[in-house]
Amino acid sequence: MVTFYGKSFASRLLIGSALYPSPAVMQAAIRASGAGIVTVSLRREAAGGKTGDAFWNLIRELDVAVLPNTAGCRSVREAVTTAKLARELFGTSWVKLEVIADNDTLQPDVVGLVEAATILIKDGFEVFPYCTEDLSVANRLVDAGCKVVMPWAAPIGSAKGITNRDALKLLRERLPDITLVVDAGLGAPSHAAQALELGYDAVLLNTAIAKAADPVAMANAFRLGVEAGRTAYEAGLMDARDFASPSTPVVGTPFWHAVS
Ligand SMILES: CC(=O)[C@@H](O)[C@H](O)COP(=O)(O)O
Repeated sequence: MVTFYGKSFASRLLIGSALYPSPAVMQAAIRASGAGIVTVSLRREAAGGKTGDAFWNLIRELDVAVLPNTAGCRSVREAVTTAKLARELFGTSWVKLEVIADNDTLQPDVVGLVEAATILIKDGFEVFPYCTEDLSVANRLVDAGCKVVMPWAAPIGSAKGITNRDALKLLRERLPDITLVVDAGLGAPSHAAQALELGYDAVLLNTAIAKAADPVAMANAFRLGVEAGRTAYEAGLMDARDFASPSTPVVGTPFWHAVS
């Protein structure tokens, strides 16, 4: 089980609700992923009248926790306003906080992010901040009151996978009590498995499933990848080493210790 702000979930996969070829495929893919948390853009939900209502009904039918996000917000003010609207609309104090700095890379504005998180937490929000893998930024977010921190693997929608493994590893080591989620840029189930193998509590992804040739099958593959990564982490991965060590003994027993 993984816990977010006191609520426990069996699945360690959080999934996005955008870019699917059809509403039916979106529902089937989310179900196949096993995710218990779905992130929803306020802009899409509020996009207008019947479209917004129909989309919201589809999400409701899934019986999952909703994590509204501030996707597309480019300033602290815009993100805070969007979070407040989302709280009204979705009836939750959870918010996935995005403050975007750059149109090409969709890189988070980490200064604005800390500022917006501080404002929202003081107002009673439980914030899931989308950030870079920088330790000092993560520390600032924790100091502001974030119990969850979500560093990127790579830019949103890039499918590159984990580009700075050492920095993500350091975050895990330095923030043992924080729920850490790798969010954005994952392209394959093996990328998700790597995040879980590093000890990350969960992953959040959207594009790699929604844009797959078969999103439902890919959602299932990511579910398995996440389960494999977590199982490996709990099993205790051996450390990599710079020298060879024969795995087949030439003499003696095939076991690592002698049987008396
Ligand atoms: C849905 C959502 O919140 C995205 O902004 C998220 O960051 C996932 O990124 P990918 O689409 O790269 O998986």
